[in-house]
Formats: sequence, C-alpha cells, structure tokens
Amino acid sequence: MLSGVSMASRAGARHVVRRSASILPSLGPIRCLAGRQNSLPTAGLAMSQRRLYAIATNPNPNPPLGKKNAANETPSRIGLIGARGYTGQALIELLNEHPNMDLQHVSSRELAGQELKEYTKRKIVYETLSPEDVAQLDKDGKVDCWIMALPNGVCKPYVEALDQGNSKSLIVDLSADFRFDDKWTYGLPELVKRSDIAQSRRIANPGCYATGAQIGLSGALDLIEGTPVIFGLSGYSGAGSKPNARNNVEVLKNAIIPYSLTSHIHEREISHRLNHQVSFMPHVAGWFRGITLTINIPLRKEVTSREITQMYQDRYAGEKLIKVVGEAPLVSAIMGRHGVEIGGFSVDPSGKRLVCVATIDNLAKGAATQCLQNMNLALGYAEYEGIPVM
Ligand SMILES: NC(=O)C1=CN([C@@H]2O[C@H](COP(=O)(O)OP(=O)(O)OC[C@H]3O[C@@H](n4cnc5c(N)ncnc54)[C@H](OP(=O)(O)O)[C@@H]3O)[C@@H](O)[C@H]2O)C=CC1
Ligand SMILES: CC(=O)N[C@@H](CCC(=O)OP(=O)(O)O)C(=O)O
Repeated sequence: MLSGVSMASRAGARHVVRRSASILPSLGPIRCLAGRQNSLPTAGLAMSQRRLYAIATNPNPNPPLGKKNAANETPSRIGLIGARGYTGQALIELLNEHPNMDLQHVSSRELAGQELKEYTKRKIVYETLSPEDVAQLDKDGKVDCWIMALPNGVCKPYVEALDQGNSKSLIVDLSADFRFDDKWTYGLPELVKRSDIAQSRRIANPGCYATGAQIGLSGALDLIEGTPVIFGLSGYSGAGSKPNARNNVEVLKNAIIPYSLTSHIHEREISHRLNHQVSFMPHVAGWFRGITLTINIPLRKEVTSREITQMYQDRYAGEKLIKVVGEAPLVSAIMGRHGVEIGGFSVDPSGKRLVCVATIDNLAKGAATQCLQNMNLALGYAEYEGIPVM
C-alpha cells in the first residue's frame, strides 16, 4: 500500500498512473460515525417509496434493518466490473474486510493478467470480461452479485446480457444509467424503504453529490417552500481516473472549477427523488476525495436553528452513517469516513431561510460504502456488516 502523500500525488498527476496496484491514497484506519440505535420499523414500511420521502420528518420512519436482515449465513460470490477505477478500488478495500463477501472476479482491460494484490482472501487475477463472459459466468452459477463500477453509458450491454440469460443474481450499478428507471430500486437506504432494497435484484446506487444533498435536504423536507439551492464542491476523484477537464491538478492548484452549473444530472436526480425542484451548482477542488455541500433552503414557516437541529437529529435517529452536528462540518474530517455529516444550521432573521452544510466522501458513502450497504441488505446480511460505523 502506498503512503497517503505518494498515492495522492500519483493519482493527482495529469496523466494518472494507471498501472499501479491501487490508485487510492491510503487514509490510514478508517474512522466512523457514531449513532444511536433505533427501534424496529413499523408503519413506515407499508408506505410507498415516494411517500416515505414526503413524510421525512421526525421520528425516523425507516430505521436500519441491522441484525433483522442477517438471515444469510453463507458467503456471496462477487464479480466486480470496472475494478481498476476509483470506486472499484474503494470497493475492493471494503470487500477484503467483509466476513461474507467472497470476491471472485475483477475486470479491467488495462490490468488484465495482473494479480489483485489488495485482496488477501484468495488469489484473483484481473480479467477482461465482456458482457458475454459475464453472462456465461452467471449462467454457470459462479456469481451471486455483480457490481458495475463503469463510466456512465457503459454498463447497459452487461445488464442486457444478464437479463437475456434471465439472471437472478443481484446487480448493483454505480453509474447514473438506471437511476431514473422504475424497474430498478434506488439504493439510498436512509431515504427509501429498506425492505424494498432487501427484496430487489436490480439496484441503482445513487450519485455522490445526490446522496449528500438528499440527506441534507430531507430533514427539512416538509418545511421547504420554493427552490433550494445547493453549492457543491468535490474532490477531483469525483471526476474518475481517466484524465479530463475536471481532474487536471495543474488547473486545480489555485482554482476551483465550476461546471454544469445548470441541469447537472444530479440536479435532475435530486429533484426527481425528492419530488421537489432544486438548483445545483457543482465545482471541483484540488483535494482528492470528499464533497462539501452548502444548502440554502427557503421555508414556509419560521423556525429557529435549535428547532431545525432537533428535527434533523430526530429524523436521522438510529442512522449509523448520518451524524447531525452543531458546527458546520469540514470536508477534511469526512475523507475516508463512511457517512454523511450535516450541521451548521443557520437561520436568517426572517426565520424562513435555512442554510446548512453536508459533507460526504464521494468514494465511500457517495459510492462504495453505499453499494456495500445495499449489497448487505439485498444479500441478507446485517446492513452495516463490513462497514466501520462505531
Ligand atoms: N468517482 C466518484 O466519486 C463516483 C463515481 N460514481 C460512478 O461510478 C462509476 C465509476 O466511477 P469511477 O470509479 O470514478 O471511474 P473510473 O474512471 O475511475 O473507472 C472506470 C472503470 O471502468 C473501466 N472501464 C472504462 N471504460 C470501460 C469500457 N468501455 N468497458 C469496460 N470497462 C471500462 C475502467 O477500467 P479499464 O479501463 O482498465 O477497463 C475502470 O476500471 C461511474 O459511473 C461514476 O459516475 C458514483 C459516485 C461517485
Ligand atoms: C467532480 C465530478 O466530476 N463529479 C462527477 C460526479 C460524480 C459521480 O460519479 O456522479 P455520478 O455517479 O452521477 O456519475 C460529476 O459531476 O459528474
């Protein structure tokens, strides 16, 4: 494993070194977000997904399934397509520590033939897997869950090949390709019905900004009147490992890069999921991983910051990956951590304008950790298994 500094500088080079064993900077032992355990779900589970969003006030209508979901005692065999990339590497790190996940296949065109050294539970060699290869492995009963960690627009042929073979395996897709498809379950466990995720075989993992923003907005959802505005600032790993205009560290040295200032796909994703139009303005910064979101929320009635803080605390009671804090959280504190922090609740003198700050690690709760949470739910393990939360 490379040191934090050398990994960051390698990953930060304009032409990213791709033949390294792992391209993620080491952050040392992953820290966790503490939370309170809640009681079991009751009426909330009978409601539709959209309705759950709509009543997103206190108390938490959709508490974690935890040990209630831990019926499966056998390991699940995992195939990871797109294993070389940032999210793929973050997943390998998590799967290596998970007691029930048995990684069997990793695909990368660039690393094909090389051994995956970061996975210590068995010997695995990177392969180039086409959609047909994946369908064949699936047909032969070799894999229980496929993770697609591919760029947007690339995974459809894989899913089609699996569907053509009537695959019963679980598929979790990290791209945006199925987030608007009603046949797929949108896997944001804190906000959709966990029992739906547990029963699903097709899960669209939410976007990184979209996860942070929805969690940041949902605590006040019933009070919103008008259009919330979200200012988002992401580390450049959010733009993937392939060199492009948004991960050029030379440009990012003394600047932040604004992009897609209207109609970013996450603006549509957040608005669609919350059933409420939002405005979202993304930017990239010169750090590697971590997103900070400053959210301006117009309210229909007057509140105090103390009341709002309490509302968020109640809304997310029992959520081990969401921490409601007093001060505005710093993005430096969330890097390498598995949850979302929300805080800095500030209300203007009218009492009807709230500003808060949410932070999230784009590669963790924004991608890999959320994927593992969804896999745990859908494969029958405790929701937080393999995720350092305490
Ligand atoms: N980075 C982030 O913060 C987040 C990313 N996501 C989403 O997750 C997905 C992966 O992102 P990320 O890991 O950053 O991306 P990367 O660019 O870092 O990695 C992409 C991976 O896909 C493989 N790949 C690329 N093109 C193809 C292709 N045509 N056929 C087969 N394999 C291909 C690459 O390996 P090789 O070229 O060796 O085959 C590599 O393993 C994206 O859809 C992204 O939108 C979601 C949330 C956060
Ligand atoms: C900094 C940066 O470029 N971030 C990416 C978002 C990260 C991501 O992967 O989002 P999806 O999963 O929705 O693709 C972007 O704005 O497209």
